[in-house]
Amino acid sequence: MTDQQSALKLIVTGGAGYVGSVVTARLIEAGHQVTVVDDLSTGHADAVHPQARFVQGDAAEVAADILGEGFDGVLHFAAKSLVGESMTDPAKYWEGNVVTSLRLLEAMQANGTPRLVFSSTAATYGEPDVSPIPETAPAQPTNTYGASKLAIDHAITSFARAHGLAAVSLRYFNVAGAYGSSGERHTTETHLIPLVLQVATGDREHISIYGDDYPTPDKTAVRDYIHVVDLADAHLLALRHATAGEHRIYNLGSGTGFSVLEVVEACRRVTGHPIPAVVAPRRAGDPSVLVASSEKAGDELGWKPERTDLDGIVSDAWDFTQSRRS
Ligand SMILES: NC(=O)c1ccc[n+]([C@@H]2O[C@H](COP(=O)([O-])OP(=O)(O)OC[C@H]3O[C@@H](n4cnc5c(N)ncnc54)[C@H](O)[C@@H]3O)[C@@H](O)[C@H]2O)c1
Ligand SMILES: O=c1ccn([C@@H]2O[C@H](COP(=O)(O)OP(=O)(O)O[C@H]3O[C@H](CO)[C@@H](O)[C@H](O)[C@H]3O)[C@@H](O)[C@H]2O)c(=O)[nH]1
Repeated sequence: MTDQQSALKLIVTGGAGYVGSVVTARLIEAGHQVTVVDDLSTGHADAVHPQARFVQGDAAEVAADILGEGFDGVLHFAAKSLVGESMTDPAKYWEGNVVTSLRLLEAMQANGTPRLVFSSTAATYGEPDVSPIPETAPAQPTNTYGASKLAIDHAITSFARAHGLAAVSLRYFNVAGAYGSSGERHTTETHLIPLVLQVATGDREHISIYGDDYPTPDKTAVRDYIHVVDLADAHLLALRHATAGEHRIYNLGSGTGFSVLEVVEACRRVTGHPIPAVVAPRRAGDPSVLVASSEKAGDELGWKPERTDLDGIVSDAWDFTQSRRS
């Protein structure tokens, strides 16, 4: 055991996806017993950790079937998470995120499952008035995806109060990097770093820079890129610190903002590829700057991101990208 906690029997919903597969690997390495539940709507069967039990199906339906076996907790990653799609097909997000999570909470309550760690998002804050963003910032999501995650956060708060659930929501900023054979391979990819790396592999001619008229030093948008392994480790700490009857919410970022141009430059350095970039219009709804204050996670969970070097994050993503092609 690396996290000084006794072995737990856990369900990981969405464990065939990017973040869920990395967290599953870290949980198993720490000695926990993991059942992955995933419908493979955006995940990959070969991303499920070989030492995890895998049940294919809807997170809420499968949980209702198996929670009676007696689990110590659920880590809930399964979700729809494409911001653009959430604006054109909102029902998919209210159904797939909110309704599914509510059914999962009900199944947990019915079976007395004590702990929940939920993947929330920086998108719950919308366009912030303050930077870095603390958890006390107003939650005013600008898209349906963020609104659906905020609604789930509210539902979790009421289940914790009413039924004694020990719950933690982790609001991720921009997750990046990889962990060995686990990395980002969304079929519909919208995230900056994997898209830039597709230029280096020759799968894309250039990267479009969405907007060069932002009020930032180099006029491109700034984001807080957090290494997926640092993020995964916060989940282990959250499990350990979850307290019955409380719903705690933590922002997770590395605390440093990097602009789109800085990310492209890092990708050029790491890959040695010139990576042509073309300025394109702003993407609708993109805030200028999103940087986390993770002070609360530091103070209360003892979490400290260790892989904050941008070239290191890109380098891990690049190693993963190349390993998938060889
Ligand atoms: N990647 C990021 O930058 C980021 C940032 C903030 C929050 N998040 C949140 O983190 C979580 C994981 O994100 P990801 O990037 O790994 O996404 P992903 O699409 O790679 O993983 C999601 C997984 O959930 C599965 N799934 C979806 N709906 C399901 C359902 N109803 N039942 C069972 N399985 C289902 C998918 O098949 C997939 O394997 C999501 O909740 C997302 O909203 C991600
Ligand atoms: O081809 C591209 C893709 C992205 N960007 C820009 O790069 C930045 C990062 O974009 P992206 O990687 O798509 O992440 P975000 O839009 O910041 O959203 C991510 O990070 C949020 C938290 O900050 C999460 O809530 C979301 O789920 C997750 O998709 C943004 O300024 C984009 O406009 C480009 O310029 N060109």
